Amino acid sequence: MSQPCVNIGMVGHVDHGKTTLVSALSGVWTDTHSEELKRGISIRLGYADTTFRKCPTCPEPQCYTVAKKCEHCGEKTEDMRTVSFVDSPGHETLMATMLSGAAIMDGAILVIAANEECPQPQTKEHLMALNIIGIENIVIVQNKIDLVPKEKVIEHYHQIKEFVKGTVAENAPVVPISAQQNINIDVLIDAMNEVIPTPVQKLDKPAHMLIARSFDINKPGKAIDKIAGGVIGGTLTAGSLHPGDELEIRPGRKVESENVIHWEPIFTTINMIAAGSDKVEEATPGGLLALGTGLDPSITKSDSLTGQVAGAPGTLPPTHDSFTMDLKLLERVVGVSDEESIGNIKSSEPLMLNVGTATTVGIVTSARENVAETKLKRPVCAEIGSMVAISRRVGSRWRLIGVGVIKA
Ligand SMILES: Nc1nc2c(ncn2[C@@H]2O[C@H](COP(=O)(O)OP(=O)(O)OP(=O)(O)O)[C@@H](O)[C@H]2O)c(=O)[nH]1
Repeated sequence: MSQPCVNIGMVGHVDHGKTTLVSALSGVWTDTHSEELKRGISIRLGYADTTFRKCPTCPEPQCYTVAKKCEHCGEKTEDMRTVSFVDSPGHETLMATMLSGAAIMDGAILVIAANEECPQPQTKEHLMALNIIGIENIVIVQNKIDLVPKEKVIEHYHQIKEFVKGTVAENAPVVPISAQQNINIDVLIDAMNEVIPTPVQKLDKPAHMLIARSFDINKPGKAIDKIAGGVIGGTLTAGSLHPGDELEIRPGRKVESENVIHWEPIFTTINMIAAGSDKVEEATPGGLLALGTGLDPSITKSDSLTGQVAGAPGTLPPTHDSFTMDLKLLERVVGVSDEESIGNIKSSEPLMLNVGTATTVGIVTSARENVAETKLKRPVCAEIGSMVAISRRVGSRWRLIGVGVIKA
């Protein structure tokens, strides 16, 4: 059985140091795409898996390492726990990607740069998103402390505490670090271990996996480089998977016949499972997985299955091309400089909806004060009762305005 694993998200304003921190924590540079290198920002979700280890004999109180031998005394280290980091983009135009990443996070590290005023617009919007999605296990990182004098770090700490008052992160620890200079990373690992537990594994249920990435070639790790078929990456919310298991993927494939479009589930078989860079014989909830499948790579390339759900055939939630939601709207549109109040949702209004790892646009077909019916441009596979993050177009951007719950 694979080792229980926890998915920890990196969220925060653009350039505050999320990707640098993932590298400092894991010793692994996250998956970087050519477009990202060109633009200098994270565009898609990055994954990095690491096993934190501890030296059994070393007198250092916080002698964490990712190495199998202690750097101080050479002793063989003991595994503590495996963490998958989900590195989400901070740029305001990529909120949908951040939200789809949030769906697979068991907890989050909110990265705030100490050399900028707090809060920055996306810091606010991302914290609100964690609030809405219900991620309660949060550690706040005050990064780039190497760039500012100590008094400024203290002043900035008070800004953070003021900002998180009354939110889900009110009691979250604030850890001052420098991801680039490797300062206080041990203290952060301690805080992370304390605040973000490994989730309980729901093994007695049918296997359901939220797909966060899909590839035509190996990206997530070396263990799957011999796979011929398409690869899907994501996290299991329940159940277990093994090589050889049958898989159903929903909504599946778009089929057009006689001008009518419908979606057909895709069926395939698992060839190989990779958790981090290890090939495993069993995948369980928690942690990020890559499944090598019998699918033609053209079906999985360029994240084309992102947002879909994979699992044991016949057990997946229904596919919806429209749904009704109970609404809980925020008071103000966060992330804009002069925050405007949120009026009611109106008929014909387009909304961006994030359900699990899926992003779709829904046109409102009817709206009452706390309920809205939407027709979806792209169907989603989701349980009744699932949470939907709702964004509205404000100017040229989608802004988070609230949450909905899918009704029967
Ligand atoms: N001085 C200093 N620079 C840092 C630190 N952490 C990150 N940086 C720099 O800040 C810049 C942005 O870092 P990234 O890690 O790419 O930021 P990000 O939050 O992942 O950015 P997006 O994913 O695009 O939102 C890079 O030039 C880093 O080298 C730090 O602790 N100190």
